[in-house]
Parts: sequence; structure tokens; C-alpha cells
Amino acid sequence: MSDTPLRLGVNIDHVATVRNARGGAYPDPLRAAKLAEEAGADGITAHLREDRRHISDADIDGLMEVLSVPLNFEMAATDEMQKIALRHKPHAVCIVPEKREERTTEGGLEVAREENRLAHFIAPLRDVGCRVSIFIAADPKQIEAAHRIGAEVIELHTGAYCDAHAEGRVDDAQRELEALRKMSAFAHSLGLEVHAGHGLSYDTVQPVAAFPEVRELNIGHFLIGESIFRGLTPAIQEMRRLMDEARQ
Ligand SMILES: CC(=O)[C@@H](O)[C@H](O)COP(=O)(O)O
Ligand SMILES: NCC(=O)COP(=O)(O)O
Repeated sequence: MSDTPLRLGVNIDHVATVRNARGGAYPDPLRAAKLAEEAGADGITAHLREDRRHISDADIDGLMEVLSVPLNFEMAATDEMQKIALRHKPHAVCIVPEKREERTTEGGLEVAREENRLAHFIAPLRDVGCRVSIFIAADPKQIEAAHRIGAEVIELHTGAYCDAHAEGRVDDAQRELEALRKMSAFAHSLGLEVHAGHGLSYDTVQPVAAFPEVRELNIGHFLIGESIFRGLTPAIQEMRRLMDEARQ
């Protein structure tokens, strides 16, 4: 039983993916964000990619205006994105690695090799009051580097665990989960706030939600997919229920 509350951040990127499949304005990610808030989301996550394949600049403008819960703004460590973040000053900025040719965010940020540049990159974001988070693999070297550059939060990439689970690679899934468990405890021991996300579903969320050090899960693709079948509000409520159950 953990008495630390576990927040649910709902990622609305893939509402924008569906909208962009046809151009135009439907379905509207802002409407999804407001619905997610009403359904119990503690925050909204949106990733403005360099290629704008889903979330657009106008979506970020709109989210900053309409949200009552905090926005977790995911972005690559580029000058363009830094300017946008400094203009909006969202509650949290999560620095993620990005490759144009990837289908989705494939791994964690390489912090150790770019420590100096990243320390300078995040300093102004912290100065304007953004909580800076680093999207990272379950690797002690990267976690130590994230701590050294002054990040307050790390978000552990759960994709490898979820992929192994989905493909029925039971031993691999168990090994990935164990790494996530150990690294949550390690990051927490350094004073970092620990978040996790990527690819989580009803089948994979509970073991991660049960780690006592994890304070926030960011979940998107599965929830938006599941909302086709049961509606966004029930899809989010069921995720919330599973998270609470795992925490007991
Ligand atoms: C950084 C990350 O985990 C991804 O959440 C992202 O927000 C989802 O979008 P992509 O599928 O484009 O990576
Ligand atoms: N940072 C992870 C996130 O926001 C959601 O990832 P996914 O559930 O869309 O894979």
C-alpha cells in the first residue's frame, strides 16, 4: 500500500493524429482535453513534434488557454521548441528524444553524452518556473546525468516493457519491469520525482502503478484507441480505477 498519490496525465496527441488524417478541425484535441479533465485526469500531456505530425502550435496555444489542470509539454531539445516553451511557460516541460523517421518515440533521451548542452538548455526553462522532466530509459547512467543537469523530474520510458508484454515475451517483460522498478527507487533516492509512460494499457499499467516512488503516469495512445470502443470518459475512468487498485 502506498500513501503517495499517483497522478494520471492523459496524452491527447493521437486525437490530433486522427484529425490530421483528413485535415480540418475534427476531432478537436482541446475538446478531448476538457473531457479528460472532467473524467479525472490530473494533467494533460501534448507532444509538439518538430514535424507537427499530430499536435500543432495552435493546439498548444489553445491548451494553455482552456486547461484547468497542468499541461505537460513534451518537446525535443531544440531552439525552436525552447522559444515556444518560454513563451507559454507551461507547468511542466518534458524533454524527449525525437527522430523524424521514427513511428513513435523509440527510446530515452541521451543525457550523459550531452550533459553540458542540456544543462544550458533547461536552465532558462527552470528560470521561468517550468518543472523540467527528462524522458529517459531505465539506465542509472542517464538518471545520474539527468540529476546532475538540474532536472527535477524524470519520466521512465515504459515502451520496452509494454512491447515485450504485447508480443508475449514474458521473460523480457519481467526483466524490463524489474529494471523500471529498480530505477524508480534509484531516481527517487537522488531526490528526483519519478514519472513513467509510453505504451501503457489496462494490461500493463498495474505493475508500474504499484511502484511506490512513481508519482505520475502519462498515458495516451491506448486511451484514445480504447475510447473508440467505450468512449473517452469511461476509458479514462477505468484506467484511473486500475491505477488506484494497484496502489492499495
Ligand atoms: C514522448 C512520448 O512518449 C510520446 O508520448 C509521445 O507523446 C506520443 O507521441 P509519439 O507517438 O509521436 O511519440
Ligand atoms: N510520455 C508518454 C506519454 O505521454 C504517453 O505515451 P503513449 O501512451 O501515447 O504511448
